[in-house]
Amino acid sequence: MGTVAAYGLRKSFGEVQALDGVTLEVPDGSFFVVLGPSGAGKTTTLRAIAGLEKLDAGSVHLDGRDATGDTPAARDLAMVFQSYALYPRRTVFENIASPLRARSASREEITTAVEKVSGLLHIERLLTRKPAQLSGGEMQRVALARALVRKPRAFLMDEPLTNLDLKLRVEMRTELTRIHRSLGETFVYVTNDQVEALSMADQVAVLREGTVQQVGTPTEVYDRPANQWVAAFVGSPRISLLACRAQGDRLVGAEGWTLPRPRWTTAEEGRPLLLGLRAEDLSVEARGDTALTGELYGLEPLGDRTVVDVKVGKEMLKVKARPTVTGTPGERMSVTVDLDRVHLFDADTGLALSAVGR
Ligand SMILES: Nc1ncnc2c1ncn2[C@@H]1O[C@H](COP(=O)(O)OP(=O)(O)OP(=O)(O)O)[C@@H](O)[C@H]1O
Repeated sequence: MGTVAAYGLRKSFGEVQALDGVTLEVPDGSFFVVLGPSGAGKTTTLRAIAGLEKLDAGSVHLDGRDATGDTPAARDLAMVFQSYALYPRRTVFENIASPLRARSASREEITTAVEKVSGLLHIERLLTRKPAQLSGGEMQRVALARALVRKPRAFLMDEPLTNLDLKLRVEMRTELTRIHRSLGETFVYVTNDQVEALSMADQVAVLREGTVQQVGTPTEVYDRPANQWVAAFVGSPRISLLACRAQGDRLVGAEGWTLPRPRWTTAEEGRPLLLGLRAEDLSVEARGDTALTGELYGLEPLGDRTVVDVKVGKEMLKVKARPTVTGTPGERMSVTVDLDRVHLFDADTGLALSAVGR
């Protein structure tokens, strides 16, 4: 078993309210990602679960049992940090074996376990080397192997891929997903990188200023963000948000545009709203009456696609377009909106409008 739950975690450091009532329930065997910007309270949450942080309020339950008063060791959780913290004078084998040696495992037990985990991480050929003879990616694998070698209740990982270069990070994302699948253990993984979160997680908890904004599958968080902040934080390029109001069967923009009102909209007439449009749900090819007109502001070629910035009045739309798109800044441009994919938020509360039957 490896369920991890935190209820109403509160922690302040002087003036800073790092955690303001964080509740998370991590199912056994899941890859659970805590995603949030710098300072959101991710590390503090993880440290609180591990028993390394004294809480002002709240409780931590492991396998359904209240473990709030337990020492870190008694919680039986393995932590993996962004710094590798390997023993420089020991070989890779000895580094990986260290948690087992600390528990006085037999030599045979140690050899079997180290061989198994190094096979899983493809580092068999590194076992006799010292950390100084390893690349950053190899060191990360060794640190991971050291955490995986014993069978803790769950793994807590704090941005373990941050120090790797982009290519290695992408590789390790795939590796971690594979390792998780083959082990079937519980991973609680902290990151500020939404691509990591969306690509690896079974469940994502989005954290902001010590509060959980939304918990859901990557698809839920991306396609049905609970509020305007989550919509803007998750997704690249950033979602475009346009001020508007519902009027009869139309949405009327503050910048003078109008669009058919999506059928599912529950907003009361005239209430200030924000229309959320993701770049991939917009197109620079004009079709029908679902278009917004603006002027081309700039093109951002990204190789496989180009992001087109279109200014509608004072507001900016970001549109994902084919790499062959061309245009001169200042020229008029029509942007087609996929009305089935738009998001609407209450402009005052920031909350997503309920989308019954969507
Ligand atoms: N030991 C500490 N003393 C004082 N303030 C702290 C301490 N630890 C964390 N904080 C503050 O608490 C808030 C949350 O910090 P935390 O490290 O949990 O955020 P984070 O989401 O992990 O950020 P990052 O992605 O930058 O690591 C921040 O404002 C941070 O400055």
